[in-house]
Amino acid sequence: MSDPDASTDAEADADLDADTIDALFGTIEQRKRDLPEDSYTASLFTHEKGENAVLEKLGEESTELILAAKDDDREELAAESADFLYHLLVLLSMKGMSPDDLREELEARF
Ligand SMILES: N=c1c2ncn([C@@H]3O[C@H](COP(=O)(O)OP(=O)(O)OP(=O)(O)O)[C@@H](O)[C@H]3O)c2ncn1[C@@H]1O[C@H](COP(=O)(O)O)[C@@H](O)[C@H]1O
Repeated sequence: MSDPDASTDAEADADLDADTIDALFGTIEQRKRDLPEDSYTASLFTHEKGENAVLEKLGEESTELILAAKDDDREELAAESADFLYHLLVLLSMKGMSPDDLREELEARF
């Protein structure tokens, strides 16, 4: 019997239409669970890289996105923001959190 909680790549792709951030987070959770060998995301959840590597990436990506903003380079700013957001989602997953925690925090400020 198949595990109803086990999402596949196909399911994650199908979710892209609904909400890209939630779909990406679902893929990150799947990589955390299954640890496929060829996955960069999975490597972040192992001793190969780990939490310190994610925190280091967040520092690097935030510097790069600031430089892109200072250069008025919108394409680069979008790319660096995406790198930052991806690593932020990995960090939330590592801490047992999800994009819903972010939504709740933002909504509480309205
Ligand atoms: N959105 C991302 C994503 N954004 C950034 N990265 C990776 O983050 C890494 C660090 O980015 P850098 O710009 O610093 O690149 P780098 O200098 O080569 O860094 P290093 O790999 O040397 O540390 C790169 O290897 C990027 O590929 C991502 N890796 C994966 N995803 C998504 O995560 C999901 C799972 O993918 P897998 O990780 O392949 O399973 C898929 O939906 C992917 O699209």
